[in-house]
Order: sequence, then C-alpha cells, then structure tokens
Amino acid sequence: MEKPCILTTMLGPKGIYSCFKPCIEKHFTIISYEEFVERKEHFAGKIRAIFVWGLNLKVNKELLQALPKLQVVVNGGVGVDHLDIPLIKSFGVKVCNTPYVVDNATADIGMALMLASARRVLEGHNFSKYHESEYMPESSLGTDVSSATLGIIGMGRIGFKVARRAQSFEMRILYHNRNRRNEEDERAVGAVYCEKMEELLQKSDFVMIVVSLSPQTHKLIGAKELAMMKPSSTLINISRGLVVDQDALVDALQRKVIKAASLDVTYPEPLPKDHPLLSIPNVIVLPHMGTHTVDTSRIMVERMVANALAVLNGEQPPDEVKI
Ligand SMILES: O=C(O)[C@H](O)CO
Repeated sequence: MEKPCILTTMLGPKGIYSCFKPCIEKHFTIISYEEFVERKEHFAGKIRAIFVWGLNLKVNKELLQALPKLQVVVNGGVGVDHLDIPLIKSFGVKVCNTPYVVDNATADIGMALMLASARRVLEGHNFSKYHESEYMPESSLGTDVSSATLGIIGMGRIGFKVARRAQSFEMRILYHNRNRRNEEDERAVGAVYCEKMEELLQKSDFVMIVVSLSPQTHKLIGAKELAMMKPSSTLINISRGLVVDQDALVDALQRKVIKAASLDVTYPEPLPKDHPLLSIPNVIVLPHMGTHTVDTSRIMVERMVANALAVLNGEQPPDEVKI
C-alpha cells in the first residue's frame, strides 16, 4: 500500500533531524518543501500531514488552500505560538504538538545557560584557546550560584523542573505565575510565590523566563522591568525571544542596568552576525537548541509520527492542541 505523504522542512540533508528520517520514512513518504514547490500539482493532492519545527515552514492560508487532503499539522516541541491555530482548524485540520517529552532537556538548557554565565565558561574556554594574556583577567571571576536567588517567571511543567534542579544547587527560589501552584508543589521544590512580578525582579540574582509566548506575554520584559532588576543580575530566556523587548535588553546591557544575559531564544533566530547582542560581553546566545539532545529529539520525532498516524487512522491523537 502506498504510504501517506508528509510535507516538512525539518529534514534538510544537514539538518539536526535528518538522522531520524528512517523513523518517519517507515510510515510516510517525505516531501521536502523544495520538492513541493517544484511539483505542486503532483504533490498537492497527496500531502496528508505537515511536520513543522519552529518558524521553518509557514503554515498560512495559501498553503492550507493548496493541500485539500491535509488532515494534521504536527509541531515538534511544545510551543505553538508560530502557528495560526484557528486558521488551521477552520480548514478542518487538527493541530498536535509534543509536550512533556521536551521538559527535561529544556530545563537543562536553562541551568546550562545560568551556570555558563555565572561561572564565565565562555571566557574560560576562550582563554584556554587563545591564551592572549598570561593571567586570567579579572572579568573571568564569576558569581556563586549556590545561595543566590533564582526567580522563575512561568512555573509550568518546565519551570517546575528548573526549580527542582535549582533546589539541588542550594539556590533560593522565587516564582511568579498566572496561577499559584499548590502548597505541596511549592514545598517540594522550596519555591516561594511572588504575586507581583516586580517583587521577583527586584529580589532575584538570576531571572529565568519560562512562560509561553501569547499576547499577554509578548514583550513582558521591557525597559521598565529590566530597570527593576539588580545591577548584578542575569536574565536567562528559554521561552521565546519575543517575550523580551530585545532593543530594551541591548540598551540595559550596554548601560549596565543588568549585568548579563543568557539566551536560548531571540528574534530572529539565528540573530544576524552583526546584531549588537553578539558583541556585548556577558551575553551568551544559543540558536534555540533547548530540545537538541539525541534522545529528546528522537522521542520528539517518534511522538510526531504517533500523532500523525493516529489522526490519519481516524483515532484521537495523544497530543492534540485544544485551543
Ligand atoms: O517549544 C519547544 O518545545 C521548543 O522551544 C522547541 O520549539
């Protein structure tokens, strides 16, 4: 029997997911976006699922109109802010994502960014590599993480996992969330609730953003919020670039309103090479790689396959986005 076709840009020959191609090919014929554009008439009536990761494929009205047999759009990762869900659903197409499976890896990257910034890992690496002076410069003196205060903005599943990790580093933990967690959760990770985000910003040495992007969190952290943070503090963002006003962040770092920033997410991604954030000392920028481990990526792809297969078989998919 002919396998159903999926459209994806996730699997370019050098892309990080290309090693998982066999897991998808077992069930589907993969059509790359380039193949689709070249032979639209041939493929349009065959594509039944789209696999998307981040912004690499725009699922807009034009594309949806061109695919009459499309049944499901599956997003690799939990955040679906880049998908117009009401629009997709108006075409009778389901939307799925892959929550849960990304939580540990994303919490780990938050810790990695915090520790790398606090302990000047990049400066140390560059000193070892380039040996430009005899002694390590004063700027390589870091900050103790144990006994410092971590403020977590967004205490959902990933925020909670960050708190667990931070607890074992003997940090003091504050959190701000739309809904307060129950006392048992708070006790389990030793986290103290701040009803007002301002309080968390003023008291934290490290502020980690873990909220999802929505109209309410768009540029949640701007000039006013940055000015509330301690001059010695570090901002860590593992959610979405647009939660932070990036121009305000550049300004705050240049004027030393805060000490450092450690970012897995920016806008755009990746940043252009001449972006000011890339030339400010005390800034670490990653190209949105919170879920990039072999196991997490593999499980994520397997979960995408399971969701698509369920929809195509007329079953309820495990991770339908219900918005
Ligand atoms: O949303 C997620 O799970 C990650 O950021 C990957 O997009």
